[in-house]
Amino acid sequence: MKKINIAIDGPAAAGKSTIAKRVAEILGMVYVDTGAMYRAITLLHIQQPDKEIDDLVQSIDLKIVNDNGQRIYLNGIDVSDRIRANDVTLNVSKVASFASVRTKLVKLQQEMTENKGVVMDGRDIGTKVIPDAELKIYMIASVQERAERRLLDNQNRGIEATLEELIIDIERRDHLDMTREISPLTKADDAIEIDTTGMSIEEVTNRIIELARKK
Ligand SMILES: Nc1ncnc2c1ncn2[C@@H]1O[C@H](COP(=O)(O)OP(=O)(O)OP(=O)(O)O)[C@@H](O)[C@H]1O
Ligand SMILES: Nc1ccn([C@@H]2O[C@H](COP(=O)(O)O)[C@@H](O)[C@H]2O)c(=O)n1
Repeated sequence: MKKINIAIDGPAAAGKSTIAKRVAEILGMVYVDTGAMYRAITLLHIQQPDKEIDDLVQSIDLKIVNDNGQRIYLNGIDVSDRIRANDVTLNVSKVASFASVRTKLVKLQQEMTENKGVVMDGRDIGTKVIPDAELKIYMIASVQERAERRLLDNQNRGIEATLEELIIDIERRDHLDMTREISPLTKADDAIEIDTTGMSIEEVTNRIIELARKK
C-alpha cells in the first residue's frame, strides 16, 4: 500500500480515537489524537486562570509520544489521563475557539503529517489540517449511542457522570464545535461519511482499512 494520510473527523464520542488507533496499528501508521492537544492547553488554562490564553499558548511545550497508543506531555509532565477529567471536558470547546490556540496546534499537526503515514482524528483534520489527505472519513453515530459508549468509557476510567449529563455535554460540545467562527466541525466535501450507530468497533475498523487499501 502506498504511504497515505488518513483524516478522521466527527462529533464527540463517535469512536474516532478508538478506530484511528486500530487502523494505525493494522496499517503500520502513526496515530495522532488532536483532541488531546486542545485538552492539554485547556488544562494549562485551568492551572493558570489568571494568564491570558494567548500568552499561555506562546510558552507551552507540548510533546506527543506514541507508545502503544498516544501519551501527551504538557511542559514535561504526562497529562494523558488528567486531560480526560470533567473540568477539562467542560472547558475545552471554549479554549479551542481561540485563534491563537488553533494557529499553534494546526501548525504542529501539519508538521506531524508532512512525511505521510499518519491517521489523525479531530474536528478540522480533513477541512484544515490535511485538506490533501488521501482518505477522509466523517464519523457519526446517534447521540444516545455516543453517550452510552462514553458512559462505559468513563466507568472504566473512574470518571463519574450520568447518562443524562453525558447527553447534555455531548450536545453542548457538538453545538460549540459546529458553530465556532474558525474551522468549525463540518464534513469535508470529499469525506466519506460512516454512521457507526449499531456497528461494532471491528466493523468500522474493517470498513476504513478496506477504503485505505484501495488508495
Ligand atoms: N463502533 C463502536 N461500537 C461500540 N463502541 C465504540 C465504537 N466506537 C467506539 N466505541 C467506544 O466508544 C467510546 C468513545 O470512543 P472514542 O473515545 O474513540 O470517541 P471519540 O470520537 O474519539 O471521542 P472524542 O472526540 O470525544 O474524544 C470508547 O469507549 C470506545 O471504545
Ligand atoms: N481537531 C480538533 C480536535 C479537538 N478539538 C476540540 O477539542 C475538544 C476535545 O476533543 P476530543 O476529541 O478529545 O473530544 C473538542 O470538543 C473540540 O472543541 C478541536 O477543536 N479540533
